Amino acid sequence: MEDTIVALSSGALPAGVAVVRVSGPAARRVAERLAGTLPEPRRASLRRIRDEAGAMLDRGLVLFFPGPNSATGDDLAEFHLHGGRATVARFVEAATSLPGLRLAEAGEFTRRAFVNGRIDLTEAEGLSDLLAAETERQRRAALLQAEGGSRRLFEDWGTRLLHARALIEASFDFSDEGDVGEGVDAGVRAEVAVLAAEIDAHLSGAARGEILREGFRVAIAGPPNAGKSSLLNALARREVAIVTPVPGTTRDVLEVTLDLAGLPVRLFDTAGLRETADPIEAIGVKRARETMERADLVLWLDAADSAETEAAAMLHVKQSGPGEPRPTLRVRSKADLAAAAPVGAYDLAISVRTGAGLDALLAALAARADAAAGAADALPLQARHRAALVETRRALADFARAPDLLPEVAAEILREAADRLGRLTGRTDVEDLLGVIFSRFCIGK
Ligand SMILES: Nc1nc2c(c(=O)[nH]1)N(C=O)[C@@H](CNc1ccc(C(=O)N[C@@H](CCC(=O)O)C(=O)O)cc1)CN2
Ligand SMILES: Nc1nc2c(ncn2[C@@H]2O[C@H](COP(=O)(O)OP(=O)(O)OP(=O)(O)O)[C@@H](O)[C@H]2O)c(=O)[nH]1
Ligand SMILES: [Mg+2]
Repeated sequence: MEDTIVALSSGALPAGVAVVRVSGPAARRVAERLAGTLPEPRRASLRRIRDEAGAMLDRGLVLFFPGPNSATGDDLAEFHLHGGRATVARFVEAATSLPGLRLAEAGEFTRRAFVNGRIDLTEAEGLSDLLAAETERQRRAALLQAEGGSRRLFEDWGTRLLHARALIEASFDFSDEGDVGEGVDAGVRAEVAVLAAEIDAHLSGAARGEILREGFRVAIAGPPNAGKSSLLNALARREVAIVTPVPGTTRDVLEVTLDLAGLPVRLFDTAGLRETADPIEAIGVKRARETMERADLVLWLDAADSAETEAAAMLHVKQSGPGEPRPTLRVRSKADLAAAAPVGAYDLAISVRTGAGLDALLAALAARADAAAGAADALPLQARHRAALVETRRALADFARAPDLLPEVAAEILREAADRLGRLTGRTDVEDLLGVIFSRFCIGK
């Protein structure tokens, strides 16, 4: 028989209340043993909780969810205990001393929900992202997926592939002997083409999905002493970076994540760019250039009292790497030093000393991140999804490329495409994927 698992499902202790869940065939027996009698299914009731020897352990709320109508699909009991470390430790010890019970592994409750068909893989991934979500947009996207948004989309595509295949197979199953080889019906071809276009449209959102997930990367760059580290500290509202009047202070790349317009915006403070004989600073400059190359946006700072001209500034940006010059926001820093500083060549003027221009800068960053992340309520696209969709798409391209495909071959190609798609929701060949997905959870989820 399947093990019954137990774990603390709520957060770090001590806490006001700790929720411990017990799921599996022994859940009912265990709950009766520890709580005396069980409340009505799905109703909370206050109970004295006793340990395996009958000594009082705590007084807490108990719930029982008979399978399959539970979060895991198995019988599931919840104990809402006082959230002290010793209370929870004693409870878990008492529970695991009973036969058939063991501690849950990371993600095991969710894994059981998947195995029992309560959720599919994309919903499990959505739950994982929901727990990890730190900004509003991340939360909304994760919830959309946890609630079956991606599952419905992929299932719809799968159904349509199945339908197309069935039509093709019917053409050779029921045709007269020797009648095969007429090629695939134009109507079926057209339907598959529409499907392929929908997958392409979804794939084109991959870069946006990555920004939602990995954050919008902003490299703060410029000549030494431009006030880059001062700006990072001001935006982070803490002393993250060392600031001194000495040019060449920063060497390592320092990172701070802001939540702007519900999106994670990652600011990287970098070493001032210049030719240098100092080997340590040279490494810093190299890292600065690499950071600029990978950035979604370069925030180029020039101090108002510096001799740096716009042309020189742009030269630095261009020289930053072999690839495309990165989108750049040119900022005149230390604006307090030159009241009538020429702003024309710059997008913005700021002064960390007076705070002038910082709100405008934040608004500009938020607008850039928002534009890059695209439609607010689009379904998220994860790397695993992208890979499977690219493979599905490749099969559909094979299908489209040969208009005179034998129906048997055409049907086989569609079967393969559907198979790739099926991996997304977890209906085919997924054992190897399970560990990857569920191990990302914490214990008790
Ligand atoms: N106390 C507590 N809160 C929690 C959870 C939990 O496990 N325990 N959850 C943990 O993730 C989330 C809620 N997830 C749940 C998912 C399904 C069912 C459930 O009983 N489903 C049944 C009945 C549905 C109904 O009554 O409408 C079913 O689907 O058949 C319960 C919780 C968030 N809050
Ligand atoms: N007047 C004025 N001084 C500033 C302003 N911002 C920074 N400074 C000063 O400029 C000097 C250099 O500041 P940093 O933030 O270390 O400059 P940086 O660009 O990080 O310099 P490196 O790390 O050496 O490349 C420090 O003395 C700061 O106090 C500002 O807005 N106005
Ligand atoms: Mg610095």
